[in-house]
Amino acid sequence: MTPPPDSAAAPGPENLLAELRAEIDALDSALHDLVMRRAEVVARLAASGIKAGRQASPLRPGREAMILRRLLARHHGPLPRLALVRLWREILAGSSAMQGGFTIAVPATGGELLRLAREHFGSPAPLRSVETATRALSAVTEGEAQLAVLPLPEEGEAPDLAWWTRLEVPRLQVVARLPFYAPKAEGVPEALAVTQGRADPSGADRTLLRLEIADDRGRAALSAALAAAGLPPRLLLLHRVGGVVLALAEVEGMLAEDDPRLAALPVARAQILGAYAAPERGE
Ligand SMILES: O=C(O)C(=O)C[C@]1(C(=O)O)C=C[C@@H](O)C=C1
Repeated sequence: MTPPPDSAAAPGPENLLAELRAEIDALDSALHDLVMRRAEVVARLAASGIKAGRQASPLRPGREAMILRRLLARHHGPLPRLALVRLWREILAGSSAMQGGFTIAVPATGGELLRLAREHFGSPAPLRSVETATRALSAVTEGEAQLAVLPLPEEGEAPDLAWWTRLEVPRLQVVARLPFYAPKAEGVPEALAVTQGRADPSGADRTLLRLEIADDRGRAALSAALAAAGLPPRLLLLHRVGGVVLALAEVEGMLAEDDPRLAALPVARAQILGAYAAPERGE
């Protein structure tokens, strides 16, 4: 007696597993082909010499942010967005390594910094652990490292930890805020990356300003003055040491040195410490 067509078509659990795995294998091959093709295009870009001599490293954080934002915007389905970002971070790290790569100096003082650097810049990037943030910055100045990953400044930090107060701009500049993507908005450990040269624009950027305050009227007054000049701060830290008052402000956009809003600020001096792609937060 011939079985009914339905039961003949229904695969047993073993068959189903084999079938799904065969489908996964075929997709892995297709993905791998595309990843290899992508690397060939990056190799052509590198061989063209078009980027030579423009920056200390092949890293273009603004371009990377644009790539990730575009993919996050079209992403759907069950794969977590974090997994998508991690995949591409490794691809981008591989592309940078193909172009000579870069060494990253990370101070041993911040426990999360090594992890943040590894997750953002991927497995191929050599990480060099150094004693302090100051040492990490001098490693970049002296060309021993092309990038320093440093703690995001905090209100009330000790003067020796406040590396941003001593950052030698415009030679060194902040070019990235890590992590670029995090599924939650609150309680995410963060870091800043510093290099020689400036970041390329990503289309949605923020600028870090160091302000020397001659007339210290407190944080609320400074925040209001920034807002009145058209630069409402997203982050504002005050650092008072030995009669000198410095402020660190993060504002929207990628500002140029001659931005008239900087000249309008009631401060003794306003300096750009760098700019970076606005990080993406939330599922
Ligand atoms: O667009 C570039 O400049 C590249 O080098 C390519 C690429 C990429 O793989 O897409 C690699 C590294 C850069 O940080 C940005 C992008």
